[in-house]
Amino acid sequence: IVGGTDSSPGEWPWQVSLHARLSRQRHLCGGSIISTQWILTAAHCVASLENPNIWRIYAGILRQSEINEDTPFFKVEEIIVHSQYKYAHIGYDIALMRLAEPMNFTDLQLPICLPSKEDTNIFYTDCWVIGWGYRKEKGRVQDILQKAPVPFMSKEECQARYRKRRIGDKVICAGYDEGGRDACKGDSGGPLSCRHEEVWYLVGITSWGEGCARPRQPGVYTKVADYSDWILEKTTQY
Ligand SMILES: O=C1CSc2cc(C(=O)N[C@@H](Cc3ccccc3)C(=O)NCCc3cc(Cl)ccc3-n3cnnn3)ccc2N1
Repeated sequence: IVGGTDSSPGEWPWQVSLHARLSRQRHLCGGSIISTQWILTAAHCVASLENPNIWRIYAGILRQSEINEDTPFFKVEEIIVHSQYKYAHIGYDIALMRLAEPMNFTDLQLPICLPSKEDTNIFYTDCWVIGWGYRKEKGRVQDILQKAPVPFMSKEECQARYRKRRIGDKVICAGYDEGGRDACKGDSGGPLSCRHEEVWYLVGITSWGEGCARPRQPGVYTKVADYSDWILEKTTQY
């Protein structure tokens, strides 16, 4: 997160850290708890890393330094990537991870509400992007979970900022024309959390941007409300 501040313990209890165990283990992406058994993240985080056994999900942590070989983690049983996903820029940048065991909710690990599909035209005014990602383009993963407020941007304005790209209708743009606050490497997959009438909703999934916090280059987020049916279909046992 560029231009953010330290979060407090329990401030974002739905935020998880997705670690992949390749040559070595490291934080790769954020994710959000949406039920006792399901994590919502970005498809680009897990594409080409769809072997569930390499993933370790850490919940209820504020600092990456809390993680060592003795820290408990959740194993992944199944990874579901949206079938139409190809690249983040194109869209459909959404994936689900089913935990091998359902988690117990505690003060430090709780689910965030999903917006309902009728909520696609609410103009949220209190939105925050969260993550352990870089604080600048050439940076490194941070220890303490960072948070930054980001205002919604209209689709028209966002398309005007990204002339070379087609900004689809299942995405949300958020950021500042003057730049300065944004997601960055390591934040993707995490939540764009918006508070509406005292309830927090998972409005977006951190997806892509041209650089980090550059003027007139807002962050682009998967619009979760447009995937309600998909989430329901994939998470409901038939
Ligand atoms: O220990 C380490 C050091 S190297 C490292 C890199 C990344 C990374 O590139 N993540 C990408 C996505 C990715 C994930 C897995 C594999 C490959 C790529 C990302 O977050 N990308 C964030 C994309 C983004 C989103 C918004 Cl909303 C705004 C601006 C941006 N950025 C534009 N340029 N940088 N960030 C993540 C974790 C890492 N852990």
